[in-house]
Amino acid sequence: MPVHRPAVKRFLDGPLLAPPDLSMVLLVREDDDTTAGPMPTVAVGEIPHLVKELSNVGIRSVKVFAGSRLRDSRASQGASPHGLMMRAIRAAKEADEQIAVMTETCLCAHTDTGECYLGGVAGVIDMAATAEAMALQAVAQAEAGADIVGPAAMMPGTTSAVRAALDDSGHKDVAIMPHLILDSVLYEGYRTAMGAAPASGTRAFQIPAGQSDTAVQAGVGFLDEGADMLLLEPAAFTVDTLLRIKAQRPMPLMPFSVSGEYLRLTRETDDGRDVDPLVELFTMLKRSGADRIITYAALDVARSLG
Ligand SMILES: NCc1[nH]cc(CCC(=O)O)c1CC(=O)O
Ligand SMILES: [Zn+2]
Repeated sequence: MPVHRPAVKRFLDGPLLAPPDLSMVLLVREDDDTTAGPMPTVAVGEIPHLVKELSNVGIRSVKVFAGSRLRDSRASQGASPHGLMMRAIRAAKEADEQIAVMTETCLCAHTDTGECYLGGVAGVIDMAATAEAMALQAVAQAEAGADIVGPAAMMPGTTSAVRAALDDSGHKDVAIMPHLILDSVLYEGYRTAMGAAPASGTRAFQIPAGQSDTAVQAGVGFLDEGADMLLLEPAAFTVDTLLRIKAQRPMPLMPFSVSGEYLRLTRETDDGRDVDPLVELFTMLKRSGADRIITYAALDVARSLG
């Protein structure tokens, strides 16, 4: 087939990637927080303007991360109705009721250890208390207006606990998208930005990169617990897992292009941010069957697709 002819090439190529494919990551900070970190952050007060900008370019969703100033052994501030996460959700929804607000539901930005679970560094992991704390957080997020909550501790039992708590509190229509996380060096920028580095040095429940069956099994396990869709991270290194889960269980699958991908595959130029390598990555993800893509560069990518 003479596909090298420019007109034929252009005809067959078509735009595979479009703004509605993208969800914009928001790392939310308090309005008076001026600390400079490795990742772009957004102050709560800036959310309404940003959400309108996102809507204007055709982006239909945000994925919100927010930590607590006060951290303790129970991650108690994570479920506060006045917490940063809940204020961020309300700000996004007030700016545009139509925007799908997805949250991270986890303990690491609320515990004094930076661990995703309760129980302390040397102590035994308290799975029941962790599931309970995450369920409380999910309900608080739903009350604030979240559409999709995202258990991210990679702990079995947390998705079913979140589902039960949402159902019992009148939030049957709030969806759950657990994070399916492979161990990676690419989370460093995020952990620094959020002050959520684990005191133990590792994330006990994340899956070692060499274990392909374990990754598939964990994802299917979350679906069996009642997940409506799955987030896979890092986006670039979980494509095999995505393909295998998709073949087994056709559910919406969303790669999350994490901080390290953003930091290493984009760069600042004289006229804005060059995100071309991410456009290539996301195009490959769409070819591979990704339903949506969650990225810190959603706005820049949408604009570059212009
Ligand atoms: N709590 C799990 C979680 N939520 C977000 C990220 C990383 C996101 C990124 O790097 O952009 C992680 C992984 C981790 O901290 O180990
Ligand atoms: Zn966590």
